[in-house]
Amino acid sequence: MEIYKEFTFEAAHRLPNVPEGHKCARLHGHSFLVRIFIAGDIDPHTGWLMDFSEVKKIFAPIYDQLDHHYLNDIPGLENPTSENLAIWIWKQLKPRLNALSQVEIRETCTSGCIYKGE
Ligand SMILES: Nc1nc2c(c(=O)[nH]1)N=C([C@H](O)[C@H](O)COP(=O)(O)OP(=O)(O)OP(=O)(O)O)CN2
Ligand SMILES: [Zn+2]
Repeated sequence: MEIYKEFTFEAAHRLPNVPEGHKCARLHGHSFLVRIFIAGDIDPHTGWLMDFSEVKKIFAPIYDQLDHHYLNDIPGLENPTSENLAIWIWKQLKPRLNALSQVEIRETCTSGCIYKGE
């Protein structure tokens, strides 16, 4: 079984390594969507794999580093593509949430990525 908890945050970024003239070299912002997926077995007593509110509590200190921040200023996010953001969240979260199975990022309504730890 796999469950997920969804978060949204607002942040600014620019992409420093895009080709000259690329629109994403300019400072701009997104309402980012993050989905945290957890895999495991259902506890027969609670009927759930993990309390969604527990996921929220564990993700909170990571979320606070991102929401209303300039992502390029965050150590490890100097090139804040969706891909690098997914990997960055995974590295922060996996030690605190061993059952983490996927991190999904949506940068716009039409663009995003999924990272499964490799
Ligand atoms: N593989 C990636 N490509 C791009 C990334 C990224 O993180 N990974 N990021 C960007 C920009 O940040 C950009 O803001 C989002 O790109 P794009 O989807 O092109 O945005 P649009 O709003 O123009 O999308 P449309 O729905 O096509 O209008 C660029 N590429
Ligand atoms: Zn962008």
